[in-house]
Amino acid sequence: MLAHIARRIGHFHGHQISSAILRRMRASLKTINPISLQDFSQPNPSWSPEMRKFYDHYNAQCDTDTETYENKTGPWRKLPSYNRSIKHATGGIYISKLIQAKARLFTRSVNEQGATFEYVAFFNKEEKICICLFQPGHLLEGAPGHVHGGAIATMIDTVTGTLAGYLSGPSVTANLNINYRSPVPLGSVVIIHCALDRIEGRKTFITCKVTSTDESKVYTEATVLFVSIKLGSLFG
Ligand SMILES: CCCCCCCCCC(=O)SCCNC(=O)CCNC(=O)[C@H](O)C(C)(C)COP(=O)(O)OP(=O)(O)OC[C@H]1O[C@@H](n2cnc3c(N)ncnc32)[C@H](O)[C@@H]1OP(=O)(O)O
Repeated sequence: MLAHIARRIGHFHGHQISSAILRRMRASLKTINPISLQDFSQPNPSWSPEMRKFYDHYNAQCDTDTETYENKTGPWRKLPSYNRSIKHATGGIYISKLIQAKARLFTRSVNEQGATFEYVAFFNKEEKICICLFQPGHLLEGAPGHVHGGAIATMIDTVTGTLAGYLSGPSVTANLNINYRSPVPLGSVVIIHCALDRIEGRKTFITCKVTSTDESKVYTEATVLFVSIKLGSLFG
């Protein structure tokens, strides 16, 4: 596991990062805390049978075994989900002592399993697409019994942002345009489908659709623009 992390140092989703940030990350290797490597997108008891069924479906088509890290053949890669966004840049290494120690990724800020954002994302590099299985919990209520539009926007931003990161390196959301077509019931399982539309210089345009698991119902559609940045610019 640690060898896997060490290989990733120096890159953000495969993109080179600046030497100053790199120095701080390498220094942080000395403070690796295995507990901080927890991947929050692993199955847990709050997942419904439907969530688990679709997880197993995509996991079986992954290029790497998520438990042993052995190579398999398959078009998908299961993406880990940490509770600090900076950990994605380091492959999970603990550097939160250096940057805003109490900060938590919004979607992973509630510890109670099943209460808020239960999700797992898979990336298909060849097709430049990402899908996410999302089971919204009871603390995400907007309209009675249904998911708050802001929570849906959060997940769209998160998954499209993850895809943009893998395709274009460190990026921030510049424009997020959403059409809510049908309310999403709390506790249901939906699939968030994201695809690259085009890349123009620093701009990465992603399209997104939220559907039922059988894809017969479209809940939400979105287009999102990400603009590439130098990772160091976020640290002043
Ligand atoms: C990995 C773990 C999972 C986490 C994923 C989470 C993803 C979440 C991502 C976020 O939520 S980020 C937080 C929300 N976003 C921000 O806070 C961004 C705030 N805005 C900025 O920082 C700047 O405005 C920005 C970097 C987007 C652009 O500023 P710049 O000065 O670097 O660039 P510039 O203004 O020159 O724009 C570059 C290009 O983008 C275009 N552009 C910028 N903003 C735009 C906009 N809003 N709409 C359309 N086009 C836009 C701009 O026209 C230009 O196009 P051209 O290259 O063709 O000339």
